[in-house]
Amino acid sequence: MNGSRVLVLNSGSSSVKYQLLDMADGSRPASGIVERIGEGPVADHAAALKQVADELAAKGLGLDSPELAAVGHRVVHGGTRFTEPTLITDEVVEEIEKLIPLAPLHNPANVTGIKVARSLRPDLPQVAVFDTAFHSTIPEAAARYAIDVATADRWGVRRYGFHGTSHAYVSRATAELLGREPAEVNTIVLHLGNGASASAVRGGRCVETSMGLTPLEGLVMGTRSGDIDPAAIFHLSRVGGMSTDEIDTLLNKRSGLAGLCGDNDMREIGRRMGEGDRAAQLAFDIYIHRLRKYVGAYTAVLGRVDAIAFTAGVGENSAAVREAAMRGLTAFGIEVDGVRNALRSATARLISTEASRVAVAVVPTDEELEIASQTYRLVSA
Ligand SMILES: Nc1ncnc2c1ncn2[C@@H]1O[C@H](COP(=O)(O)OP(=O)(O)O)[C@@H](O)[C@H]1O
Ligand SMILES: CC(=O)OP(=O)(O)O
Ligand SMILES: [Mg+2]
Repeated sequence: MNGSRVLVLNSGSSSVKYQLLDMADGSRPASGIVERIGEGPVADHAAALKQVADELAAKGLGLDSPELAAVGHRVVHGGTRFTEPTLITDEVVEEIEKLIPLAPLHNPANVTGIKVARSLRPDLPQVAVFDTAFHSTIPEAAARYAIDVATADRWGVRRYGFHGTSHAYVSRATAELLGREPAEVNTIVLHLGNGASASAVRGGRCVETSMGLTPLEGLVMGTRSGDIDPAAIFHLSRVGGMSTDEIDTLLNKRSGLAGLCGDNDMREIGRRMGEGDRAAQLAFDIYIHRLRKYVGAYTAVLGRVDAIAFTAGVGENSAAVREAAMRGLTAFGIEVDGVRNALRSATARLISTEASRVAVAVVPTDEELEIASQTYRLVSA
């Protein structure tokens, strides 16, 4: 291996984010995002990746650069097979493709990213870093759904969990903020972005998470429902006459905050609440109610909670969400300081009071750094 740079590709359902990281000096020579794939001039993910390659080339940092050591790809679903960062081969791509039915919004985009990058630089090592990997330590009692065992095993129906790269990074960074070893700390991580998930991390190992077979279960999200009674699906089908695909689209794209009030962006919801908008207020209240239920549940799962970490777009930026989620929990040893909570900063910080037994923190996630580090470690080994 020659270079010290890693290109990280995070292909989402409608966007491709990229970052070029130099592992020798910690610098990030390039980063960017191609959005609204499929809506306008960017027809599909292949076109988006071509644009990424062109943007990098225009900066003299193209994929042909000899300084490039590897490409690291975020892959959302790794099933039961992939629990570690994995060097990509034809066979690995085939396995990732087989998992598409379990992550139809995410894995196809990840596969396209891998194929385009491999076609541009067939000689370069490419590594897949899986969202599910960090959750592979979840005990069976939490990972198994209470359904017929043979059916569940035959079809791979179990809790996999997602956003694992973020939960791993943030739980470690939280321990660091507290000046303690990850092995000593029990943390509840609240990853609140467009997709949202909670995890319970005991001594650095994940023991429970809110997303399940797919990234649909758990918290209220931007456009996804999170938890509902599964019988609602039978009802919508039998009585409502909806097809499976229609219900899939309903729960993944027309639900969550967007389904409740028409907006999926917490900034817009905050603005509308300020104007007394009742639908926005109710959407916010439902979002917070669900979040608090998970905090309570994970407190019971962990027994002793040392820290609660807020991360991702909403978690890092919305003081209102953090305040509402943590309000009135002094009996749990949780007390947020209003002034600290209202401050803004790009680095990890505490927002709890001195008296709070549980440290409450805002910890910016860095999935790109985590993917680059895991990729570089694998290719330099
Ligand atoms: N200043 C802000 N205040 C409140 N919410 C914000 C702010 N900035 C971003 N957000 C929220 O963060 C979301 C995006 O989070 P992000 O983690 O970037 O999502 P993703 O990685 O899933 O695209 C937005 O949809 C919005 O709800
Ligand atoms: C897995 C998942 O939900 O990812 P995102 O939040 O990027 O949509
Ligand atoms: Mg994200």
